[in-house]
Amino acid sequence: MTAAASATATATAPGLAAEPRGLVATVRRGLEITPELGHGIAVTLLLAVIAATGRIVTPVAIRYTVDEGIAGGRPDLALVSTTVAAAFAVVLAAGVASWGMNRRLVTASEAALAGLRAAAFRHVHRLDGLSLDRERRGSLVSRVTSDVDAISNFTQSGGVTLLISVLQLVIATGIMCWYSWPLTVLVLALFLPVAFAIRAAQRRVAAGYRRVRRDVGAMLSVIAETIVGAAVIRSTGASDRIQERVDAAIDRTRDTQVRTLRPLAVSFSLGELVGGLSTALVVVVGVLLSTDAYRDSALHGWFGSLTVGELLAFVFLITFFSRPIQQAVEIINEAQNAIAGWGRVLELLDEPIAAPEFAARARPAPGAIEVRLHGVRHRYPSGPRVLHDLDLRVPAGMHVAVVGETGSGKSTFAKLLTRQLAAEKGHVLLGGAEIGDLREEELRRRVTIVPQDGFLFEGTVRHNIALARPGSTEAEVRDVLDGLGLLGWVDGLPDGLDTEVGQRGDSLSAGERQLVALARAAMVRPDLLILDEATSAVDPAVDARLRGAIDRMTAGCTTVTIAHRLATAETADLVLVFDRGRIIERGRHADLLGAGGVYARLHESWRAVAQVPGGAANTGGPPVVHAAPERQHAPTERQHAPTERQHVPTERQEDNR
Ligand SMILES: Nc1ncnc2c1ncn2[C@@H]1O[C@H](COP(=O)(O)OP(=O)(O)OP(=O)(O)O)[C@@H](O)[C@H]1O
Repeated sequence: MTAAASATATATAPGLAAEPRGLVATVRRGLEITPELGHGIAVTLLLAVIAATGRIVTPVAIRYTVDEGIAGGRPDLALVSTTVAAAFAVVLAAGVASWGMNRRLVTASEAALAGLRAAAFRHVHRLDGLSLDRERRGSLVSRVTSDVDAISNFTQSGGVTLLISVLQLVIATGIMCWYSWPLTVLVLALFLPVAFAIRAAQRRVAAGYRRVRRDVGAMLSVIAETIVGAAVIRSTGASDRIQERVDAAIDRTRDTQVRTLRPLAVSFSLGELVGGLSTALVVVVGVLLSTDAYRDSALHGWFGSLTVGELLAFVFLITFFSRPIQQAVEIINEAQNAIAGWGRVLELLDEPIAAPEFAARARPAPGAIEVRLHGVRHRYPSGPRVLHDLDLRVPAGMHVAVVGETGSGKSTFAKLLTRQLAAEKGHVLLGGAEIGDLREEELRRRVTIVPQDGFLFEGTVRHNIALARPGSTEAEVRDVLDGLGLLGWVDGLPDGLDTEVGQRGDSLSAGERQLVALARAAMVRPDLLILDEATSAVDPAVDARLRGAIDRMTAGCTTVTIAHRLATAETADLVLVFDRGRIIERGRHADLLGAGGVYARLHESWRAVAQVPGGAANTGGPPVVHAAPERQHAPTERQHAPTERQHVPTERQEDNR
């Protein structure tokens, strides 16, 4: 199972806003998601043992040289040189083992983290719209980038140091016990309280590091937003205010880092202090244990004695205790950073996706898709209900225009139809199948949304259009453009299909971007097309092309257009008028107009603005559906309990009821 799939299968775990896991749970879940980290771990650990043992050979060799080769007044040069040569060989072997271990760790951790990063990225693209909205984009970027980097830093440096240090501690303790258990107890008695103190500090640091990772995410978010919105910031003269926001985010991150690291600052000096103190005590007690008076006493039988070589070795071995404590700042720092980063990536991976892979494999019949809604309600977590008990049937192939004031729920309705959101209650059926039961591929292949401002990626026009159908040829792209009547327009661009669109399509006009976005959607040949009309006016020539392209594209598929221009509603088979989350009117344009209700007033208002000389009429009219005065004219009872107006039912309309 891939990392993403395994994450999906356990999509019941806490979401992005959930309580963070503890250390053990994070590591356990992390290893589940990135099993590559554990691959070949036995060999890596063996190499670590060799590397750790190799470093400990020096004090052992010192003891042997002193006690066996030098003590007694007559140095045994052969023994000394053999011991030194053997120690050198072991140290060399340890060096090679250490190199091998590092190599394996780097390879395994990079493979694991690349997989984790890719899985996190894939998962972000499968989250429902709500999770994406809740989590700020920069924060998501930080989860995929800097949080994973934090894990990588630890697994490749701090983790190795920690592994070797722990092994050396264990081996050193064993050797020290062998030489003199009372001295070992003395050393442990001095170091254990420090270890506990550091453990307590580590707990506080763990909590602090979660805040650090969160603040780093927020900081990246602000920075990303200000870079993307640089032009708006400059044009509105908001540079200073925005700079203050960025500065505040940077300062907050710095303060959290400082607060987090403060408890660890003592650990270095504590390591020095306890290391020095225990060396002094070991020397004093060791010398006492070597005196003749002690050897003659009854205590000797209990505590044993110590040779000069053993005492010297002891002093060296103590460094294996003090060094990790001195390094604790760095290691704990990296470890906590990594654990906090890991936790955040896991939270992301455990966030339920819009529709799990294991959903039923429903498949609407081929061709245009019928849309049905039964008792659909929706509420965003942060606010009141925005859609109320929507019931609707749009027969396959029908063209529907959705109109209504700003905030009336049109986009939310569109998001429910494309599964960017899941309805709080009720059923959304596409071709008779619950939308939640459709496989992701099926949904994306058959249902397409063209948003108001079609996002373009840096690259050529061809690249942006072909994106919707991987592996498509130039001929296919040209075919689709031809079908939309846009071939002439594309060929008229400076480099035709190879024209660069710039970052986010900035090198094209808003209208041209829409044309490319439309062609991209047409590549999918959708059976249900959701169009969010642009509110911004485009020049008449582009507008005419857009309309022509839309007309051709919508032939043969069910189309739901969020109509910001009522010209679209005029030609639709069915107009749905939204008001505060309810469909208050539905019918054909002419019938609604004749009924003299909300739609009629919207239309009147539109016509009035459209007739202003030089107004937006030339582009199909202004986005009157947002005109505030409409509300002022609305009947009072509608303000409290909007009810749907029935209009002369047409054949198709009957169908919709
Ligand atoms: N992510 C969200 N979280 C909380 N509330 C939201 C969210 N998105 C939309 N809303 C609220 O839901 C209501 C309906 O919004 P929606 O975007 O569907 O309206 P709309 O009719 O499409 O508006 P517009 O024409 O301006 O695009 C509004 O009150 C809006 O504030």
